[in-house]
Amino acid sequence: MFTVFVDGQEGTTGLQIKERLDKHPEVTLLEIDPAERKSVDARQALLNAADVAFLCLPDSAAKESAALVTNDTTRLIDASTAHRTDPAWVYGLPEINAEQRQRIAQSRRVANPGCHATGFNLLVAPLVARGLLHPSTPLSCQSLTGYSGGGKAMIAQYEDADTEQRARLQGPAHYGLNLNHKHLPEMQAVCGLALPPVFTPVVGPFYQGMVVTVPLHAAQLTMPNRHAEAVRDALAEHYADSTFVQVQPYNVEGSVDGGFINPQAANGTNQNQIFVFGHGERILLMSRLDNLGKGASGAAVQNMNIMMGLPEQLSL
Ligand SMILES: NC(=O)C1=CN([C@@H]2O[C@H](COP(=O)(O)OP(=O)(O)OC[C@H]3O[C@@H](n4cnc5c(N)ncnc54)[C@H](OP(=O)(O)O)[C@@H]3O)[C@@H](O)[C@H]2O)C=CC1
Ligand SMILES: CC(=O)N[C@@H](CCC(=O)OP(=O)(O)O)C(=O)O
Repeated sequence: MFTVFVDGQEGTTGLQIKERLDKHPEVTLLEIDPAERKSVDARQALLNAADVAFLCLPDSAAKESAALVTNDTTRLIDASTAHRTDPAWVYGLPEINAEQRQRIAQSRRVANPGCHATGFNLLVAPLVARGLLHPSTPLSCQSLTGYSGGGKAMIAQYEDADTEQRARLQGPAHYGLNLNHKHLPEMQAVCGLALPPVFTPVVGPFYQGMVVTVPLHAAQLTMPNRHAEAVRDALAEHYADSTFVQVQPYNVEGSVDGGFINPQAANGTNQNQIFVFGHGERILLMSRLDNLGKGASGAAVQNMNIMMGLPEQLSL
């Protein structure tokens, strides 16, 4: 048994982590009095008492909490953007390769990936690593996500909206139009790309679930005569032993969700499903995941299991 503290236990990610930990056979939860949840002293005491602490906080508070740990035993898993490209932290996406999984297992500081970045990195990183995509290839990416990705503030915007606002929010909406989304640095760093992708996120009027797409022309592959199916097979080989990343058969569009890809179909799971579609020289890569599952809380608990030497699927 080991002790766990969730700093930010009342937030969207914190509550979902807690749900998973409540059924975890090895975990004893250290809970903070909700009235004290922003007290530095109360948090510092629990952060230092716990074997593992999850930081489910805005970036600034996550940095503050990390600095409050004064021992060399507490393992931290940070769900925020604060440390994802910090060299002192390990990026918590074990499926990238066996070395990454080892690094997570041995680290006391793991940065949990962003939800859009998880979908993108699982599609692109293996293709760059295997030499199918050159690191200097300019890429683009679109992501359709549920509104819980924006945390309590965005959930309130959708669910407590007045009539006028509700009318505005009833369809999917592009955002991040400064083209400087906070997940770009981790997408670029993890895939080893010369340029960050042109990334266009879209938020839809549903609570959770997401689909991340990367379009490619065959001419962008290092071997331009390669067919989309070869890309699918390379991803299938890369993830052949993975518990949580499954590559679907090539060109399954007719048989999935009656021809519509449902962004909510992986909800409640820790899965990232990969689809590859192709026609002529046009290729579409797609990840479907739960932004609160493999995109956040599920991935965080998976990382904890790896760090504690437990089967990674425990309580997921
Ligand atoms: N939602 C998602 O899909 C994902 C979120 N993340 C990241 O996880 C982190 C948490 O996000 P999310 O759960 O969505 O956010 P929420 O806004 O839902 O929750 C954040 C929680 O942190 C609390 N909090 C804020 N400041 C402090 C502080 N100084 N000390 C202690 N607690 C504080 C808030 O308190 P209060 O209850 O008073 O508001 C709230 O409970 C963020 O960094 C986010 O970027 C990562 C991946 C996906
Ligand atoms: C709908 C929505 O706003 N989603 C968030 C992503 C949530 C996520 O992955 O979390 P991090 O904030 O930890 O990176 C966004 O695009 O900024």
